Amino acid sequence: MLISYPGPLLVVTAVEPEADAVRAGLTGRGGPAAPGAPAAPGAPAAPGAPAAPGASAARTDVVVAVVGVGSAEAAAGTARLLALAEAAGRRYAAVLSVGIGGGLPGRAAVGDTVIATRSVAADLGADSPDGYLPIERLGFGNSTAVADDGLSASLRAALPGAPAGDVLTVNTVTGTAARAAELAARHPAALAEAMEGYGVAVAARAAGLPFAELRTISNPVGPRDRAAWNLPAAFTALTAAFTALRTSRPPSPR
Ligand SMILES: O=C(O)c1cccc(C(=O)CC[C@H]2O[C@@H](n3cnc4c(=O)[nH]cnc43)[C@H](O)[C@@H]2O)c1
Repeated sequence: MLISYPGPLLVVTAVEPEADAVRAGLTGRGGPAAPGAPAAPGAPAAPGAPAAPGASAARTDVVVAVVGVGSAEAAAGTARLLALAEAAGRRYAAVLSVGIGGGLPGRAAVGDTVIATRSVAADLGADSPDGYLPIERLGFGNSTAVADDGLSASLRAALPGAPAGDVLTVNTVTGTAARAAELAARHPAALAEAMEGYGVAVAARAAGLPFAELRTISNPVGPRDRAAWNLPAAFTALTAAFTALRTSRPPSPR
């Protein structure tokens, strides 16, 4: 595994199918192989990692847990898992928010994998006659969670084809071309939107842990169109991403 920390990595998803797709990549069972990846070894033994209620471990150094849809569920669920581990005398080494997301037009396409350099709460602020004011303009904190350098570098090394950029966290899924254009203009570095990353980041930050976010694209951000959704493509990409993470090796020391 390319990601190597002195302790288990907590991977949080919003829903069970996302967690299943991640576990398929981590175990080599039931998912597609990453292009060019070596054949999957046998399934790893049951882990001794710090699983908490609601969490299941896919291998000794990764725990995959489902925390619910939306930033509030994600923050509360992640904080609970971190606190339960801590109370049991165990500590996660880092937290990864993972799942499907919408791709901003021309920036990320269905089936792509996107690595967040920052997870940005894109609707945490105030509206005004002069336009949107992010929470920092109100003096109440920061709408941007910067991904941990080491964790992001590991993700980029394992997934060299995956673009890196901002991933927006929204409370309302974008459903019009006008809103998509507004978000794209306001966030020139944004590639995708989803609903959990910023919440997970807040929980990780409160626990003093490194954080990063990874999304695979299930739909374009724009006018609501359920027919444009491609969940299989996004879940297949999730499994491929975690197959690549499992099978990649850090560069050997010189
Ligand atoms: O009914 C709809 O129109 C609709 C449109 C987009 C997403 C949903 C969901 O209920 C899924 C939310 C779930 O999936 C992630 N996700 C996937 N695509 C997007 C998106 O374009 N914008 C925001 N979130 C997205 C999200 O992280 C949630 O976990 C329904």
